[in-house]
Amino acid sequence: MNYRKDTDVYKLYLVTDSGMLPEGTTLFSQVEKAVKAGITLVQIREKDSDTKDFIAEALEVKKLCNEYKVPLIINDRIDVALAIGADGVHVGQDDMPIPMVRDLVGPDMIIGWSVGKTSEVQQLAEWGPDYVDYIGIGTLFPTETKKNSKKVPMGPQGAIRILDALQEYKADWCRTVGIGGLHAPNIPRVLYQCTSSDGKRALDGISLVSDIMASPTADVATKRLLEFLDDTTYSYLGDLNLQSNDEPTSHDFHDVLAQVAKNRPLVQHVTNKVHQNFGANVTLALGASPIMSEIESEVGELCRIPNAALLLNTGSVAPLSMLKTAVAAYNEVTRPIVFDPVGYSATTTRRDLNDALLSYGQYACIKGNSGEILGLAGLNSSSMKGVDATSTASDAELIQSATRIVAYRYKTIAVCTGETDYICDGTVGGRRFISTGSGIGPDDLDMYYVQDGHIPMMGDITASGCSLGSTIASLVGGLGPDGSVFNAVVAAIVLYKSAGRLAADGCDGSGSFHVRLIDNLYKLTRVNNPDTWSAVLKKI
Ligand SMILES: Cc1nc(C(=O)O)sc1CCOP(=O)(O)O
Ligand SMILES: C=C1C=NC(C(F)(F)F)=NC1=N
Ligand SMILES: [Mg+2]
Repeated sequence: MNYRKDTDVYKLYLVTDSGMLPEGTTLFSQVEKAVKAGITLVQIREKDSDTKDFIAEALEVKKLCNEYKVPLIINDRIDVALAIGADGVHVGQDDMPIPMVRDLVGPDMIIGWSVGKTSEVQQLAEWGPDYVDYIGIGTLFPTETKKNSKKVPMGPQGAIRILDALQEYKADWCRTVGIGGLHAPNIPRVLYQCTSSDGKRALDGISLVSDIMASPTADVATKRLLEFLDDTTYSYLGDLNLQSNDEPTSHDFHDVLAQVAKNRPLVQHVTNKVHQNFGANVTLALGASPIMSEIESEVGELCRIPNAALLLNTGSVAPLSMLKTAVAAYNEVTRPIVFDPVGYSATTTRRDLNDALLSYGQYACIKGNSGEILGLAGLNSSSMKGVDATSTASDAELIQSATRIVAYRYKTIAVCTGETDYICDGTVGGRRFISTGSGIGPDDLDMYYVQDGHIPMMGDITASGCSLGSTIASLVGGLGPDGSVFNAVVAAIVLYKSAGRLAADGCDGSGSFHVRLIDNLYKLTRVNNPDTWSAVLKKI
């Protein structure tokens, strides 16, 4: 049977490991359960077996796979693959070079390659379609399974870079699976975020070891994973509406505020010390209920309070483990998280912290200033190479494309704040994909801006940007079922800028501006007549 041209075998790819078998199971019994439950591809990966045992085991599994018409791949051991008539081989970067492998195994066997760098994609593209048939993109997350792996987890963003490279080098014959630390909590997010920037390619499947091999119920684990793969939406915000079609109106803003007043959302702030007091007062002025808590053990209770929302501002000094726990908790109960990557590219420490959090969670909104958004999009001067740094694009155009890129790559509502605030919705309605993407790229996304003249005083007070985060979290958190997340984010920005304008006109200095900003948020919220708001919303 020649599976080489089969492209739908990569959906759920089991890689075996006999070092983690639960009591009373064998490698064969685990594989048998998984194959019967619908696994689409099997790889025997035995780093420590003697050849004789390896061959005996592989022959037994081959017989099973033949019966269920599931292709069998052998990891690394070309000789064993040939000896047992396997359907393919998988080799890593440090194993036999690909051209040699193809010469040995002939034209009918599948060849898989472990890939973690775009230079490796360039290489496979140069070899052309007769060599590498699929790649394992990894390691996505930390894994205990691959011993002493020197690989730094690349996260969904790393996988996007590999998918983009496949498109760039036109390796359209090459299939892809993600691998490394894949489990129920992160698989939907990986399938949701990992699409190429031209929208034409997504992962063809996922590959895992411990989720099945270490499971006492390998059939149940397999069936659950298949359900995940067959679902087409990632409902990380429960019953909230992720479709942003029409341009939000003042009627929509009125509706958002009415829901805040009715639902009085709890907004948990994990934020920097300077922002805590002001953020709490802004949240109260909006009719929402703030809690400033960084206690890891209570986040599980807080996120379950009705209409809870999390504002994660990484200026906070809370330990990374607490931040990860908070993100996982709010994602688990599908409650919104607003992420403010403070000082994203200012220091390596901050960049690593922000990148880690961004790869561990799904965010309703990512809000930053232009430096942070440009950094996130990889468009800031430090990451721009050579001639690009003096690109002719105006600052506004650069900021808009950065906002689009952040919205697209993180599948979030990206907000870039400044004198003009830019908003771009990259959620594609929560739809997630296998093999082909949404067909939408960053440039196809809607982009809006909000303006209300020059308010220099905004920059003269602490935590004005951070407190826009409090405002967004309050309005999104207050939404009732089917509430529009996009409308709530836009409402927050128009409201906040309008209050800033009123606060600036007539203040005596930054002190009274501070107080007047809260006063005007308080008044505009309670009057709730957005037709009077001065800030202008425009679709670009
Ligand atoms: C076999 C393998 N290859 C990886 C790579 O990054 O190339 S990670 C990995 C182990 C994946 O095991 P688990 O699903 O238990 O995390
Ligand atoms: C190291 C590996 C990386 N990826 C894969 C696969 F997922 F199958 F592509 N298998 C491996 N053995
Ligand atoms: Mg900020």
